[in-house]
Amino acid sequence: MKPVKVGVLGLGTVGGGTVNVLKRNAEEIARRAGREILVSRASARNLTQQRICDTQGMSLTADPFEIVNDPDIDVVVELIGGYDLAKQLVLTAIANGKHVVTANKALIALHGNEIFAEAGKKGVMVMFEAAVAGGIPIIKAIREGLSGNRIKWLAGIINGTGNFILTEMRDKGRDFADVLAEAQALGYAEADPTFDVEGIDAGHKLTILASIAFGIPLQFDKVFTEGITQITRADVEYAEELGYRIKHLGVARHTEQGIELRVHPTLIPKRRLIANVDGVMNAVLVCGDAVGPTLYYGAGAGAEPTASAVVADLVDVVRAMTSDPENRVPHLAFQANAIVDMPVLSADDIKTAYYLRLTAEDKPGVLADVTRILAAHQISIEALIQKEPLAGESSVPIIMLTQQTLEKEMNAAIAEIEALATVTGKVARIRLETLG
Ligand SMILES: NC(=O)C1=CN([C@@H]2O[C@H](COP(=O)(O)OP(=O)(O)OC[C@H]3O[C@@H](n4cnc5c(N)ncnc54)[C@H](O)[C@@H]3O)[C@@H](O)[C@H]2O)C=CC1
Ligand SMILES: N[C@@H](CC=O)C(=O)O
Ligand code: NA
Repeated sequence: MKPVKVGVLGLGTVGGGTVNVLKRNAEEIARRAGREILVSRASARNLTQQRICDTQGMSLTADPFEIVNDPDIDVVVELIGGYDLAKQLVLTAIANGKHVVTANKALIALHGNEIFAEAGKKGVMVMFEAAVAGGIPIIKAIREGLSGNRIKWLAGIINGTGNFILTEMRDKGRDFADVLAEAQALGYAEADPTFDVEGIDAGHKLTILASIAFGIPLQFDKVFTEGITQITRADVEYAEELGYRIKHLGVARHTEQGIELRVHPTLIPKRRLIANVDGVMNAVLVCGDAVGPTLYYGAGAGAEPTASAVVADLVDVVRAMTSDPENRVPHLAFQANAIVDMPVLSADDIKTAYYLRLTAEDKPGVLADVTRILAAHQISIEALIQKEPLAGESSVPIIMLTQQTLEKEMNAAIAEIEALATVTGKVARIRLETLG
């Protein structure tokens, strides 16, 4: 049988890794797919640049449209990143009847509804396993492995760069900027690393996970997003003292009131497996009504772990390309005509427990004022630590864990606490999940 001809757009970290894995494992991959998978063309912005892969045997072009319009190409692999150009290229490939594999979560989270609709009309597949949690086959697990369940909730460490930064800061006391620079050099970070550290990348991935878990449209604009830039060393240490780790988590939960979609730093009990997922590793907990909690772990970024997912998608495409499009696994796990637009809760209506840290004057009555405000907002305190004042200072750090409360009650209470004359500066707040 003739080889399947693949055109790769972008030969950076993931593009280079994909070419390397396809070449190195060509025989094994062909045994699985039933046909040889050949990268016959690739596009790169700079044709003479040194890269991590060997481009022998491929025809290179600086114009990616040549590839998506080439009748000889069966599958387009989009690894350029970004929204606009990537969207044009993917839609053109689809219009030309080509299947698409992409690692681009920004593209899928923002334009996936339109892309899948177009793909449906043309009967082609758009695969995106590499877009969430890198090498972990989490899309496949939820879309196929858990298809007998009603998914109740999922929670994941879904940004490798962010987890790498938090781990290095905690274990080695390294500076934020220094670790971020290393993550960029290792090829983990997005082209714009604010996507990693401000939670935008995790928000894109959560959008995709929630859609395939609950059968809702992709709606990135509804995700509550907070990054890791405000986490201090002191918070990491106090959390440890209380038996918790701080992880950047994406959480999607199906509640009676609506769907929760949120990405933020989170205290997790140290005894949970997911609290011990360090470095560039990712992990996703998915709880189904039949199966209960399940956990998926693996490298969330990097050339070959991500290539592993891209190549697995290519194998799936090759296996299914001659099948009836109606009988393929639906893009968003639910049949396209069965996607239901359920309400997504606003940040104000989300209920979580909290870690609070404030700095107050070391005087009688201050703590009573703080606890009175919390009680007035029906917020119960679960644990409280008052530290000794630092040498030469009259104020003390107070750390509290609260029981679950509505975000709007917590916002109001924090505003009142910050207005107390005896409290200095802002109250630091980090959400807490027991994930039990
Ligand atoms: N790096 C990682 O660990 C992971 C990345 N991803 C996603 O994979 C995609 C690619 O990311 P990386 O490989 O890390 O980025 P990268 O920056 O290493 O590679 C992108 C490549 O595309 C090329 N490119 C840009 N514009 C082009 C154009 N007009 N024509 C041809 N080539 C062009 C760039 O020159 C660059 O070589 C992104 O969507 C990213 O979010 C997904 C999972 C993990
Ligand atoms: N920048 C991303 C890359 C993988 O999706 C990350 O760090 O997780
Ligand atoms: Na994946």
